[in-house]
Amino acid sequence: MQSVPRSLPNILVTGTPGVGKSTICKMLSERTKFTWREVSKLAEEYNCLDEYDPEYQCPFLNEDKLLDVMEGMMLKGGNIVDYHGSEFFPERWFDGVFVIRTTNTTLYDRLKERGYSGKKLEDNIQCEIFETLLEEAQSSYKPEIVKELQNDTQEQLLTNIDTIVEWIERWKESNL
Ligand SMILES: Nc1ncnc2c1ncn2[C@@H]1O[C@H](COP(=O)(O)OP(=O)(O)O)[C@@H](O)[C@H]1O
Repeated sequence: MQSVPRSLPNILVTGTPGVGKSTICKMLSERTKFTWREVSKLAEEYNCLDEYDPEYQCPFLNEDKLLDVMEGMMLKGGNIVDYHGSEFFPERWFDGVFVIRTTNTTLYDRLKERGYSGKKLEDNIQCEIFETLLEEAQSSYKPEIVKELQNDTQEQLLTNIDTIVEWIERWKESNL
């Protein structure tokens, strides 16, 4: 499909579960009035989940169906998409991709607190150690639009919000 010029950028916030995507997206959407698109919630709401994966204790995502649902939402810009993956979205959807990172110990504590254990906990920690989501973003989008943000502390959280807000302002100025 032909890409349409947008008056506002679309942003993807990605990273391993537990790094702080939802926290960042919620604060960012309140501050910018952009629409927070939680992919997991959209998938549930629009019945884009297939049968249950017993290994990962979550349902399989029907990616094609989800992309059809999201296509219209992305046209006008002003979206903050929140998902622990980036490669199956069309590259043209996003102007900025922010990969949220934490130290392994921080992530371990957060996921334990969330009730993760066993293979699910280990796989997510490995995912962060091996920078899987960072590599996925870097191989799916132009390097100049992919930015890594460290998010272990409250102070970093506030800095990260400011960084993305400033990025949006710069985008708007150069796309008037
Ligand atoms: N910068 C931060 N400093 C401290 N705690 C944080 C920070 N960012 C997120 N958290 C906490 O970490 C947990 C996981 O955050 P969440 O936003 O749900 O992650 P994700 O959406 O990536 O799974 C939550 O309890 C949240 O309050």
